[in-house]
Amino acid sequence: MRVLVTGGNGQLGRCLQDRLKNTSHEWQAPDQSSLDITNKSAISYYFDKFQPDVVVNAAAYTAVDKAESEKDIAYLVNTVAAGYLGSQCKKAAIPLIHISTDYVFDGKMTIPYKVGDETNPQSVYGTTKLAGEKAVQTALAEHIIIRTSWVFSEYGNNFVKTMLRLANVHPVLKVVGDQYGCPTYAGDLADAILQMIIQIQSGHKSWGTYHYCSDQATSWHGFAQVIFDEANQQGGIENIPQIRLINTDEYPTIAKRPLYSVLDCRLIAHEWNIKMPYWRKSLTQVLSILEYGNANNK
Ligand SMILES: NC(=O)C1=CN([C@@H]2O[C@H](COP(=O)(O)OP(=O)(O)OC[C@H]3O[C@@H](n4cnc5c(N)ncnc54)[C@H](OP(=O)(O)O)[C@@H]3O)[C@@H](O)[C@H]2O)C=CC1
Ligand SMILES: Cc1cn([C@H]2C[C@H](O)[C@@H](COP(=O)(O)OP(=O)(O)O[C@H]3O[C@@H](C)C(=O)[C@@H](O)[C@H]3O)O2)c(=O)[nH]c1=O
Repeated sequence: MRVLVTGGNGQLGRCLQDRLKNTSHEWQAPDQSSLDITNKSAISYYFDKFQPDVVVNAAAYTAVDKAESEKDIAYLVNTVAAGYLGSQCKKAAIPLIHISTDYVFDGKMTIPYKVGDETNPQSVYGTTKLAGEKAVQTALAEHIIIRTSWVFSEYGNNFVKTMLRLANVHPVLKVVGDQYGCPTYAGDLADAILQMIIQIQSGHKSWGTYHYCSDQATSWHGFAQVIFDEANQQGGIENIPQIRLINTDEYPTIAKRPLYSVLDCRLIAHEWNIKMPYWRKSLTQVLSILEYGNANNK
């Protein structure tokens, strides 16, 4: 398969590249400067040049708070450009694998969200991502939309690296304990996507929307505790902060986050035979790659 990954410099983009290197697929993963997905003619040119058999859209505007004041750019990247990719895939008669988010939900449920549950995003980021899903659905039937959550990795910006960085400067970290979700390692998501591509190659066609996140829900506070427990066990962290549990109203943010965004992943497990790994195991690997306090150096 000739695999095109957009957003090649992001967490998912880089994890996909690490894995694609060990496959027989031909692939390209341009970063934003090599393929800006908001540029329709650049997409068309790239398709003509590379002739992909499948596209994974790992590009997105992911700065949740900043999106509140940069609505236009968030909409352009997360919605309009997703539609451009969908239309170009339709024209080339190839499938598009597009990534979306748990932030399409309002967080009022108390049991894991199923794919068909009502969406009601509370932020500009969530709203533009939901509209991106609709743009992809409208553009082509041959799509897979994967909603995931709380993505971390050794690359880019994420909660794990933020916690490790803050630990170097603050002896006490206040972290919200009333927002629940499932951390997901970008490398595990990349593995799942590559498994799906192999199945697409052999004719599997279960197009539609799916949920994929790692096993076991926690709060951001719970996640932070495990990050430092694991880093401490690995013996490399100099300053172990005290993690103080707070509520959402004690940590005001520009964008509203869902209080509960645990995703029910049974559909992807059933249709694509994908297993959900436990995020703590993947976190251990990521921490060993980061070498703890050097989190900022990547
Ligand atoms: N991070 C998370 O916690 C979660 C992410 N998701 C979704 O998963 C997907 C992957 O996220 P993740 O890897 O974490 O995101 P990142 O923010 O790490 O990566 C996104 C990449 O998209 C690139 N990008 C932004 N605008 C454009 C553009 N116009 N053209 C081309 N590339 C562009 C960015 O480029 P540059 O490097 O130049 O900024 C960046 O490299 C996204 O769809 C996201 O919405 C879903 C749930 C949770
Ligand atoms: C840094 C920090 C954050 N928090 C809170 C703020 C927020 O409610 C929560 C998460 O913070 P962040 O801003 O790091 O994470 P956030 O950007 O909200 O992460 C989201 O990113 C997008 C892209 C997604 O799609 C989501 O699935 C989710 O992963 O933790 C604290 O309580 N204490 C802290 O020291």
